[in-house]
Amino acid sequence: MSDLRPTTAPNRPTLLGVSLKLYLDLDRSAAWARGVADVARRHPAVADGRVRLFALPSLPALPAVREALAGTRVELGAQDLSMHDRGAYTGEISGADLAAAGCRLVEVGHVERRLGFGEDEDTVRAKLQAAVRNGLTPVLCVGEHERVSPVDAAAASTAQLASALDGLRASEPAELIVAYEPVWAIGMPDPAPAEHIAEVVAALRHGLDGDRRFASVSVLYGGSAQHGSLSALGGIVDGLFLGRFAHDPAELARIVDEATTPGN
Ligand SMILES: O=C(CO)COP(=O)(O)O
Repeated sequence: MSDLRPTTAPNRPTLLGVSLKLYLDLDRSAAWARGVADVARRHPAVADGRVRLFALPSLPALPAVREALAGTRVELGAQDLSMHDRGAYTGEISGADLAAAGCRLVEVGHVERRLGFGEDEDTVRAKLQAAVRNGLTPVLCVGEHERVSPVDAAAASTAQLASALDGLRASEPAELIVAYEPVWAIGMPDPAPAEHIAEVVAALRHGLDGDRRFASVSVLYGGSAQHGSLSALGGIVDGLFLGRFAHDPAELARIVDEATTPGN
């Protein structure tokens, strides 16, 4: 079992990302964003950059969420993009258009797309390249599907990471956010155990060590992440990738408070 000593640099910001998935309709997405804007304005740690927030609403909610977050430091992103930028691709979403619409980040490779929409490793790789090509920071999701030992989970997750990054050529060193999301822990009452997360995150960091394509790499934990997760993880991760447990802005505010507690 690996120990739980912090592996993040002490002065790095804590990164808290929230995906709304398809849970909230347009009105509720906008109301949520107004609540998050309020948290960002009120909270000194967000204002001074110790906590970095990003929000990934559903696509039709992007304009309203962007408007609600205007003037705050909350970064905007999308949950998916096309591997294509332009052409005869009916229904696809160009990364170039996402960037022009105010997105800074885009999620790639979430298991709900891998399994639910048949996105294989080639698709994930092409989408990651499209993100970087368009100056969007990929939030690359990796994680084992079944509950296996931490060693096997690390092997599965690092293989997904290597496959997604294979062949990537970044003209400018890009930012990369990796979200470790064990599939068996998504949509549950509780996150995966801290020792399990620690071992996989250490392996992911090792896989990214010295990768010159990236100016900065952050590794987040997602999968029923909630208030209490940062304290349990004690600085092992750079932050959390949140779902349901941040769909109430008051809960997100509690997690921001937790992020500024010494030791987290
Ligand atoms: O998949 C997730 C974030 O992308 C996690 O969702 P939940 O926190 O709702 O399990």
